[in-house]
Amino acid sequence: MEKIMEKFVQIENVHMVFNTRGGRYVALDNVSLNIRQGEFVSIIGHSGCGKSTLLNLVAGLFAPTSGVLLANDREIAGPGPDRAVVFQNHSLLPWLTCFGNVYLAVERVFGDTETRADLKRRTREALALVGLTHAEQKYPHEISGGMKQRVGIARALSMQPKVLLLDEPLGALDALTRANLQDELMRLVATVGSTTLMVTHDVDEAVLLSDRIVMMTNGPAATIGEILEIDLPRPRARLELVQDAHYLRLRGEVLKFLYAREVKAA
Ligand SMILES: Nc1ncnc2c1ncn2[C@@H]1O[C@H](COP(=O)(O)OP(=O)(O)OP(=O)(O)O)[C@@H](O)[C@H]1O
Repeated sequence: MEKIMEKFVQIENVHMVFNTRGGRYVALDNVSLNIRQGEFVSIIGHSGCGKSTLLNLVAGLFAPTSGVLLANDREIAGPGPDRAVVFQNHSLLPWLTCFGNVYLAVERVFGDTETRADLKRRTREALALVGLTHAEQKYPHEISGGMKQRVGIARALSMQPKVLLLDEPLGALDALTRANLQDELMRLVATVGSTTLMVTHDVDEAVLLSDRIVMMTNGPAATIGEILEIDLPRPRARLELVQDAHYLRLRGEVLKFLYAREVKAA
């Protein structure tokens, strides 16, 4: 059996300074974090603390001002198909069907080495994974917000990324759709076993899905305040957890950090 890498994603002494019109803005100060292969890590913290910045650094969309980031022992020097991102706003191309949107990503990653039949099979499989076979030929404007996010997740998974980066993927959805997609995401991640880093504002979402929750201090110069191990057994069932004393304790720890330790002025 393949050995699980303890440091599949390495973030070492990362500082991020933005040059803004108002001067230098220190967004992140000395952030270090290792993520194990197959681990699900959430980042939580008040608005503006630098969660997306950290995720974008792992995505390779920004380069750190200092420090180093590695994925699978290779320095992250830019975006790559080994790290797929799902954003809060679906970012689907409106002139392509659901099938077309996923196919485009599949073609970019596997187009040089696989036949068109293989690429189509991969596309269909990814859409089936998120339960959207029936909507393959629909355009983004013809489907609901939850379905669009599912296409985004299918597109990300279709690339078989080593690391899945989720930037509040369910943030724009109503509570019920959100709960359904959380359950689906939990199932998908268990099936594909991807290493996942997710930004969220939702404490219950973080506890339900994560192996660890990284809690960030407020900016400027935000850093990791605490890391909470979520040692709830899997598979996890939402309805059972809401009555589980340990779940409630863990949830309380995150709330305490956010609303007692890192109080944010409105
Ligand atoms: N490209 C940029 N140029 C200048 N400043 C930036 C840039 N990107 C982010 N920032 C600043 O860095 C800080 C962190 O932003 P970031 O978007 O990472 O926060 P966040 O925790 O994800 O916020 P939210 O929860 O509201 O999405 C903010 O003060 C933001 O204004």
